Amino acid sequence: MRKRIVAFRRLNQEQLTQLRQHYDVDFFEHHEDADSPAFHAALAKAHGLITAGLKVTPQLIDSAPHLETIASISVGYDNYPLATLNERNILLCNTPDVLTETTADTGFLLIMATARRAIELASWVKDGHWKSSIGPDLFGSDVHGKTLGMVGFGRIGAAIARRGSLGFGMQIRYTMASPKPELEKELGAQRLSLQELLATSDFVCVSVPLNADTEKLIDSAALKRMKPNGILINISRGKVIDEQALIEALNTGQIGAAGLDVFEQEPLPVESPLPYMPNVVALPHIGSATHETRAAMAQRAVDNMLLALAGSNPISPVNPEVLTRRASV
Ligand SMILES: NC(=O)c1ccc[n+]([C@@H]2O[C@H](COP(=O)([O-])OP(=O)(O)OC[C@H]3O[C@@H](n4cnc5c(N)ncnc54)[C@H](O)[C@@H]3O)[C@@H](O)[C@H]2O)c1
Ligand SMILES: O=C(O)[C@H](O)CO
Repeated sequence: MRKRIVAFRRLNQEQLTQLRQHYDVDFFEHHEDADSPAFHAALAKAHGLITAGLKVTPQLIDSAPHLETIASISVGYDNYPLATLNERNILLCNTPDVLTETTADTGFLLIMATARRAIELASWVKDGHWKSSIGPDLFGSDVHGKTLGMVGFGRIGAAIARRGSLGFGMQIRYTMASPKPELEKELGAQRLSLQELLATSDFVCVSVPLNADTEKLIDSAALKRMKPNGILINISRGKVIDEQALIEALNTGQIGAAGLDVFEQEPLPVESPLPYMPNVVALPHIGSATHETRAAMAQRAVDNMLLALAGSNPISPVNPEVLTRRASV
């Protein structure tokens, strides 16, 4: 009997055909499908689950007794109950690397847009205010030559820092438990404590994964340590920043501006003041959202799934210890 895969969103016809050469595939294209009885019936029979943007709970895992592998179409895996997956020996795969450069582009877009007030001033032009050349009240601040403090200096953090250092002559600082000598050499990056980094950076850019240690890492005390004109960029996950404390810090002029791709709750609730604040650039979680990169991420998930269900090592497993345990049985 052929194994079955549930595919939830973002796969194209070619990718579905590729999977269907080997497996029976139930494809659910829309976010709302996750609430449908058909989705749950398919999951009850599935050996593989390929998904983007689905909150996978332990209960959902319980309702999928045959599940062997999940291939997430994302690098972040805070949407998955890792302890439950490990208990059940379910392999989880993600999509690192293929989205790094595109997400770093988005991070730098936020740096430029906040510093130069691009969105605010484009609206000002659209609203018909451009009657004479602008005065200092609408000037922005330089990006080149400034200090860029990276909270999270992994793949995406390093790619953002590379843009800042090599393209804009920025001084790179980072905070991490262990040093990164190769990046220190390449970019002249300086390792500091989080407190020192916050106090000395013109731009603080958050690119850590969300987990128990990083939730609300940037809280009200951290925001108070930032420079008065400091700009906070979040390309990681909304919950890494205490959003209420951030709104207060922006409202009271404690920090200069924020460029945010991610939020505590997504989609952003209509009552959130953030998109309306002149010193905020708010984007709808578009870090990796280009045609090329989203296709590459979906393809990586398909490749991971095909390898894993065939009993081979996938390209990017999150919990490879499951493979070791399976091999020893
Ligand atoms: N906005 C988007 O669309 C988008 C796109 C891709 C990834 N992301 C997010 O970005 C995250 C990072 O992706 P990546 O590929 O760079 O991952 P990565 O694992 O290469 O880098 C994360 C780095 O953060 C470091 N880190 C962890 N906890 C830390 C802490 N408390 N203080 C300082 N550093 C800490 C890790 O050691 C690691 O080096 C993902 O987990 C995801 O949540 C968002
Ligand atoms: O983690 C990721 O890959 C991005 O946030 C896309 O969802």
